[in-house]
Amino acid sequence: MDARGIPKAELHVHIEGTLEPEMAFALARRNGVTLPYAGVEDLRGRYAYRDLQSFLDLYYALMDVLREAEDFYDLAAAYLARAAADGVRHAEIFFDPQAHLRRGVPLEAVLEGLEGAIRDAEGVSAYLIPCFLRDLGPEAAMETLTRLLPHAGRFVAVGLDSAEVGYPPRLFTDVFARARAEGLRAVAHAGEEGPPEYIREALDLLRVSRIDHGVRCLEDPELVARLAGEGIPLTVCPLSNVRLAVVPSLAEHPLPRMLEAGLMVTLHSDDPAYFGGYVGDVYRRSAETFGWDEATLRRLGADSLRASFLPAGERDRLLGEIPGAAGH
Ligand code: HPA
Ligand SMILES: [Zn+2]
Repeated sequence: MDARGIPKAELHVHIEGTLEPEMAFALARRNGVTLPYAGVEDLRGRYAYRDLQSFLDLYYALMDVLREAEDFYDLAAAYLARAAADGVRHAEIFFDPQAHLRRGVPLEAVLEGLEGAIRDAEGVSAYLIPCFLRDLGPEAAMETLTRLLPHAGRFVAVGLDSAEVGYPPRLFTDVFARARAEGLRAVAHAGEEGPPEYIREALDLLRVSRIDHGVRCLEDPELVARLAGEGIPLTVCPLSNVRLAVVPSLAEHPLPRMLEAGLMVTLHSDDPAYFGGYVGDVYRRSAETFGWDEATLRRLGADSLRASFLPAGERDRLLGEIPGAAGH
Protein backbone atom coordinates (compact mmCIF):
# COMPACT_ATOMS: atom_id res chain seq x y z
CA MET A 1 0.00 0.00 0.00
CA ASP A 2 1.33 3.42 -0.90
CA ALA A 3 0.19 6.24 1.35
CA ARG A 4 1.92 8.83 -0.82
CA GLY A 5 -1.20 9.05 -2.99
CA ILE A 6 -3.33 10.17 -0.04
CA PRO A 7 -3.63 13.97 0.24
CA LYS A 8 -2.32 15.08 3.61
CA ALA A 9 -1.13 18.06 5.63
CA GLU A 10 2.25 18.16 7.37
CA LEU A 11 1.56 20.01 10.62
CA HIS A 12 4.62 19.15 12.65
CA VAL A 13 7.91 19.75 10.89
CA HIS A 14 10.76 22.03 11.97
CA ILE A 15 12.36 23.45 8.85
CA GLU A 16 15.77 23.41 10.53
CA GLY A 17 15.20 19.70 11.13
CA THR A 18 15.04 19.07 7.37
CA LEU A 19 18.73 20.01 6.98
CA GLU A 20 20.29 16.90 5.44
CA PRO A 21 24.03 16.28 6.06
CA GLU A 22 24.81 16.78 2.35
CA MET A 23 23.16 20.19 2.35
CA ALA A 24 24.84 21.10 5.65
CA PHE A 25 28.25 20.51 4.08
CA ALA A 26 27.30 22.32 0.87
CA LEU A 27 26.08 25.38 2.79
CA ALA A 28 29.14 25.27 5.07
CA ARG A 29 31.35 25.46 1.96
CA ARG A 30 29.28 28.26 0.46
CA ASN A 31 29.42 30.30 3.66
CA GLY A 32 33.00 29.55 4.68
CA VAL A 33 31.89 27.74 7.85
CA THR A 34 34.11 24.94 9.17
CA LEU A 35 32.04 22.07 10.56
CA PRO A 36 33.61 19.95 13.31
CA TYR A 37 32.79 16.69 11.47
CA ALA A 38 34.99 14.72 9.06
CA GLY A 39 32.25 14.37 6.47
CA VAL A 40 28.70 13.28 5.74
CA GLU A 41 29.23 9.75 7.07
CA ASP A 42 30.88 10.97 10.27
CA LEU A 43 27.99 13.38 10.80
CA ARG A 44 25.34 10.73 10.14
CA GLY A 45 27.10 8.48 12.65
CA ARG A 46 26.31 11.05 15.35
CA TYR A 47 22.55 10.81 14.76
CA ALA A 48 22.09 8.58 17.82
CA TYR A 49 20.39 10.40 20.67
CA ARG A 50 19.82 9.57 24.32
CA ASP A 51 16.96 12.01 24.70
CA LEU A 52 15.53 15.29 23.39
CA GLN A 53 18.42 17.41 24.72
CA SER A 54 21.17 15.34 23.07
CA PHE A 55 19.36 15.76 19.74
CA LEU A 56 18.83 19.50 20.29
CA ASP A 57 22.56 20.00 20.93
CA LEU A 58 23.36 18.70 17.43
CA TYR A 59 20.36 20.42 15.81
CA TYR A 60 21.35 23.87 17.14
CA ALA A 61 25.04 23.34 16.30
CA LEU A 62 24.43 22.28 12.71
CA MET A 63 22.08 25.15 11.87
CA ASP A 64 25.11 27.44 12.09
CA VAL A 65 25.51 26.83 8.34
CA LEU A 66 22.21 28.70 7.70
CA ARG A 67 23.30 32.29 7.23
CA GLU A 68 21.73 33.97 4.20
CA ALA A 69 18.20 34.20 2.79
CA GLU A 70 19.40 31.93 -0.03
CA ASP A 71 20.26 29.19 2.49
CA PHE A 72 16.76 29.25 3.96
CA TYR A 73 15.38 29.22 0.43
CA ASP A 74 17.37 26.13 -0.53
CA LEU A 75 16.46 24.36 2.71
CA ALA A 76 12.72 24.97 2.34
CA ALA A 77 12.68 24.32 -1.42
CA ALA A 78 14.26 20.88 -0.90
CA TYR A 79 11.81 20.09 1.91
CA LEU A 80 8.72 21.19 -0.03
CA ALA A 81 9.70 19.17 -3.12
CA ARG A 82 10.22 16.12 -0.93
CA ALA A 83 6.93 16.69 0.90
CA ALA A 84 4.94 17.16 -2.32
CA ALA A 85 6.29 13.80 -3.55
CA ASP A 86 4.87 12.24 -0.34
CA GLY A 87 1.37 13.59 -1.05
CA VAL A 88 1.67 16.60 1.27
CA ARG A 89 -0.67 19.20 -0.20
CA HIS A 90 -0.27 21.70 2.62
CA ALA A 91 2.44 22.22 5.25
CA GLU A 92 2.49 24.33 8.42
CA ILE A 93 6.18 24.78 9.00
CA PHE A 94 7.86 25.58 12.32
CA PHE A 95 10.97 27.67 12.49
CA ASP A 96 13.03 28.88 15.47
CA PRO A 97 13.61 32.66 15.17
CA GLN A 98 15.67 32.85 18.38
CA ALA A 99 18.09 30.21 17.14
CA HIS A 100 18.90 32.47 14.18
CA LEU A 101 18.67 35.91 15.83
CA ARG A 102 21.19 34.87 18.50
CA ARG A 103 23.69 34.02 15.75
CA GLY A 104 23.20 37.43 14.14
CA VAL A 105 21.01 36.19 11.28
CA PRO A 106 18.27 38.81 10.70
CA LEU A 107 14.64 37.75 10.84
CA GLU A 108 14.13 39.25 7.40
CA ALA A 109 16.70 36.88 5.84
CA VAL A 110 14.94 33.88 7.38
CA LEU A 111 11.50 35.02 6.25
CA GLU A 112 12.58 36.09 2.79
CA GLY A 113 14.21 32.73 2.11
CA LEU A 114 11.39 30.58 3.51
CA GLU A 115 8.66 32.62 1.81
CA GLY A 116 10.47 32.55 -1.53
CA ALA A 117 10.58 28.76 -1.44
CA ILE A 118 6.90 28.57 -0.47
CA ARG A 119 5.98 30.90 -3.33
CA ASP A 120 7.94 28.81 -5.85
CA ALA A 121 6.81 25.37 -4.59
CA GLU A 122 4.60 23.31 -6.89
CA GLY A 123 1.65 21.23 -5.70
CA VAL A 124 1.93 22.20 -2.04
CA SER A 125 0.93 25.30 -0.07
CA ALA A 126 2.54 26.28 3.21
CA TYR A 127 2.14 28.52 6.25
CA LEU A 128 4.87 29.50 8.71
CA ILE A 129 4.76 29.11 12.51
CA PRO A 130 7.57 30.74 14.52
CA CYS A 131 8.25 28.85 17.77
CA PHE A 132 9.60 30.21 21.03
CA LEU A 133 12.51 28.31 22.55
CA ARG A 134 10.99 27.52 25.95
CA ASP A 135 14.39 26.91 27.59
CA LEU A 136 15.33 30.56 26.94
CA GLY A 137 12.42 31.62 29.16
CA PRO A 138 9.38 33.89 28.92
CA GLU A 139 11.20 37.25 28.81
CA ALA A 140 13.20 36.21 25.75
CA ALA A 141 9.99 34.86 24.19
CA MET A 142 8.20 38.18 24.77
CA GLU A 143 11.11 40.08 23.26
CA THR A 144 11.03 37.77 20.25
CA LEU A 145 7.28 38.25 19.89
CA THR A 146 7.82 42.02 19.82
CA ARG A 147 10.19 41.53 16.89
CA LEU A 148 7.77 39.15 15.16
CA LEU A 149 4.57 41.19 15.47
CA PRO A 150 5.39 43.76 12.77
CA HIS A 151 5.38 40.70 10.46
CA ALA A 152 2.30 39.05 12.03
CA GLY A 153 0.56 38.78 8.65
CA ARG A 154 3.31 36.44 7.48
CA PHE A 155 2.50 33.74 10.10
CA VAL A 156 -0.59 31.73 10.92
CA ALA A 157 0.26 30.89 14.54
CA VAL A 158 2.96 30.86 17.18
CA GLY A 159 4.41 27.70 18.71
CA LEU A 160 6.52 26.55 21.65
CA ASP A 161 9.39 24.07 21.31
CA SER A 162 12.88 23.02 22.52
CA ALA A 163 13.76 21.38 25.88
CA GLU A 164 10.42 20.72 27.59
CA VAL A 165 10.92 19.47 31.15
CA GLY A 166 11.30 22.36 33.61
CA TYR A 167 9.75 24.87 31.20
CA PRO A 168 5.98 24.44 31.66
CA PRO A 169 3.56 26.21 29.33
CA ARG A 170 2.23 28.39 32.19
CA LEU A 171 5.44 30.45 32.03
CA PHE A 172 4.37 31.65 28.57
CA THR A 173 0.76 32.62 29.34
CA ASP A 174 1.28 36.36 28.73
CA VAL A 175 3.33 35.81 25.57
CA PHE A 176 0.63 33.65 24.03
CA ALA A 177 -2.18 35.98 25.15
CA ARG A 178 -0.46 38.83 23.33
CA ALA A 179 0.07 36.75 20.19
CA ARG A 180 -3.59 35.67 20.19
CA ALA A 181 -4.74 39.27 20.73
CA GLU A 182 -2.88 40.08 17.49
CA GLY A 183 -4.92 37.45 15.63
CA LEU A 184 -2.40 34.60 15.67
CA ARG A 185 -3.44 31.05 16.46
CA ALA A 186 -1.41 29.01 18.96
CA VAL A 187 0.12 25.55 19.13
CA ALA A 188 2.61 24.09 21.62
CA HIS A 189 4.84 21.07 22.08
CA ALA A 190 3.54 19.40 25.23
CA GLY A 191 3.59 15.88 26.62
CA GLU A 192 6.60 14.76 24.57
CA GLU A 193 9.01 14.40 27.53
CA GLY A 194 6.90 16.57 29.84
CA PRO A 195 4.00 15.38 32.02
CA PRO A 196 0.26 15.44 31.16
CA GLU A 197 -0.08 18.60 33.28
CA TYR A 198 1.84 20.50 30.58
CA ILE A 199 -0.84 19.48 28.05
CA ARG A 200 -3.56 20.88 30.34
CA GLU A 201 -1.65 24.12 30.75
CA ALA A 202 -1.18 24.45 26.98
CA LEU A 203 -4.95 24.06 26.54
CA ASP A 204 -6.16 26.18 29.45
CA LEU A 205 -3.49 28.89 29.64
CA LEU A 206 -2.01 29.13 26.14
CA ARG A 207 -5.35 28.28 24.49
CA VAL A 208 -3.73 26.22 21.76
CA SER A 209 -5.62 24.81 18.78
CA ARG A 210 -3.38 21.72 18.60
CA ILE A 211 -0.96 19.87 20.86
CA ASP A 212 2.35 18.90 19.29
CA HIS A 213 3.27 15.33 20.35
CA GLY A 214 0.99 14.91 23.39
CA VAL A 215 1.78 11.20 23.67
CA ARG A 216 2.08 11.35 27.46
CA CYS A 217 -1.63 12.25 27.73
CA LEU A 218 -2.26 8.50 28.03
CA GLU A 219 -1.00 8.63 31.63
CA ASP A 220 -4.08 10.70 32.51
CA PRO A 221 -7.44 9.12 31.55
CA GLU A 222 -9.42 12.25 32.40
CA LEU A 223 -7.23 14.28 30.06
CA VAL A 224 -7.64 11.66 27.31
CA ALA A 225 -11.42 11.92 27.67
CA ARG A 226 -11.24 15.68 27.40
CA LEU A 227 -8.92 15.69 24.37
CA ALA A 228 -11.12 13.12 22.63
CA GLY A 229 -14.34 14.91 23.58
CA GLU A 230 -13.12 18.29 22.35
CA GLY A 231 -11.47 16.81 19.27
CA ILE A 232 -8.13 18.51 20.02
CA PRO A 233 -5.63 17.40 17.36
CA LEU A 234 -2.41 15.77 18.56
CA THR A 235 0.39 16.00 15.99
CA VAL A 236 2.17 12.72 16.69
CA CYS A 237 5.66 11.96 15.35
CA PRO A 238 6.34 8.26 15.95
CA LEU A 239 9.81 8.08 14.33
CA SER A 240 10.88 11.08 16.42
CA ASN A 241 9.54 9.44 19.59
CA VAL A 242 11.57 6.31 18.89
CA ARG A 243 14.80 8.18 18.06
CA LEU A 244 14.49 10.42 21.14
CA ALA A 245 13.72 7.42 23.38
CA VAL A 246 10.26 8.73 24.31
CA VAL A 247 9.13 5.17 23.45
CA PRO A 248 11.35 2.06 23.25
CA SER A 249 10.40 1.02 19.70
CA LEU A 250 7.88 1.72 16.96
CA ALA A 251 6.04 -1.53 17.76
CA GLU A 252 5.57 -0.29 21.32
CA HIS A 253 4.41 3.18 20.28
CA PRO A 254 1.02 4.06 21.80
CA LEU A 255 -0.43 5.20 18.43
CA PRO A 256 -2.92 2.29 18.22
CA ARG A 257 -4.06 2.98 21.79
CA MET A 258 -4.43 6.67 21.00
CA LEU A 259 -6.66 5.91 18.01
CA GLU A 260 -8.72 3.42 20.02
CA ALA A 261 -9.24 6.08 22.69
CA GLY A 262 -10.89 8.28 20.06
CA LEU A 263 -8.14 10.89 20.05
CA MET A 264 -7.76 13.06 16.96
CA VAL A 265 -4.28 11.90 15.99
CA THR A 266 -2.35 13.15 12.98
CA LEU A 267 0.99 11.75 11.74
CA HIS A 268 4.11 13.81 11.11
CA SER A 269 7.88 13.81 10.72
CA ASP A 270 9.17 16.44 13.24
CA ASP A 271 12.84 16.63 12.13
CA PRO A 272 12.97 14.25 9.18
CA ALA A 273 16.68 14.68 8.36
CA TYR A 274 17.57 13.70 11.93
CA PHE A 275 14.97 11.03 12.69
CA GLY A 276 15.19 8.75 9.67
CA GLY A 277 12.13 9.60 7.62
CA TYR A 278 9.86 12.09 5.90
CA VAL A 279 6.10 11.95 6.34
CA GLY A 280 5.67 9.34 3.60
CA ASP A 281 8.05 7.07 5.54
CA VAL A 282 6.13 7.79 8.75
CA TYR A 283 2.84 6.65 7.19
CA ARG A 284 4.43 3.60 5.53
CA ARG A 285 6.37 2.35 8.56
CA SER A 286 3.41 2.94 10.89
CA ALA A 287 1.07 1.06 8.53
CA GLU A 288 3.53 -1.87 8.32
CA THR A 289 4.11 -1.96 12.06
CA PHE A 290 0.49 -1.65 13.16
CA GLY A 291 -1.13 -3.49 10.25
CA TRP A 292 -3.22 -0.51 9.21
CA ASP A 293 -5.45 -0.75 6.16
CA GLU A 294 -6.01 1.89 3.50
CA ALA A 295 -9.08 3.26 5.30
CA THR A 296 -7.01 4.05 8.40
CA LEU A 297 -4.39 5.86 6.31
CA ARG A 298 -7.11 7.85 4.55
CA ARG A 299 -8.60 8.79 7.90
CA LEU A 300 -5.19 10.02 9.10
CA GLY A 301 -4.71 12.03 5.91
CA ALA A 302 -8.19 13.53 6.20
CA ASP A 303 -7.73 14.38 9.88
CA SER A 304 -4.44 16.14 9.11
CA LEU A 305 -6.30 18.39 6.66
CA ARG A 306 -9.11 18.98 9.18
CA ALA A 307 -6.54 19.89 11.87
CA SER A 308 -4.81 22.42 9.59
CA PHE A 309 -5.35 26.17 9.61
CA LEU A 310 -6.46 26.14 5.96
CA PRO A 311 -9.62 28.14 5.18
CA ALA A 312 -12.70 25.89 5.11
CA GLY A 313 -13.13 26.09 1.34
CA GLU A 314 -9.59 24.96 0.57
CA ARG A 315 -9.66 22.28 3.28
CA ASP A 316 -12.93 20.86 1.93
CA ARG A 317 -11.59 20.89 -1.62
CA LEU A 318 -8.64 18.72 -0.54
CA LEU A 319 -10.86 16.47 1.59
CA GLY A 320 -12.98 15.95 -1.52
CA GLU A 321 -10.01 14.14 -3.06
CA ILE A 322 -10.03 11.48 -0.34
CA PRO A 323 -12.69 8.82 -0.90
CA GLY A 324 -15.16 8.80 1.98
CA ALA A 325 -13.69 11.88 3.70
CA ALA A 326 -15.94 14.70 2.46
CA GLY A 327 -18.81 15.89 4.62
CA HIS A 328 -17.50 14.55 7.96
O1 HPA B 1 11.24 17.20 18.72
C1 HPA B 1 11.39 18.36 19.15
N1 HPA B 1 10.96 18.69 20.39
C2 HPA B 1 11.12 19.91 20.89
N2 HPA B 1 11.72 20.88 20.24
C3 HPA B 1 12.17 20.64 19.02
N3 HPA B 1 12.79 21.45 18.15
C4 HPA B 1 13.03 20.75 17.05
N4 HPA B 1 12.60 19.49 17.21
C5 HPA B 1 12.03 19.40 18.44
ZN1 LIG C 1 8.62 19.10 17.11
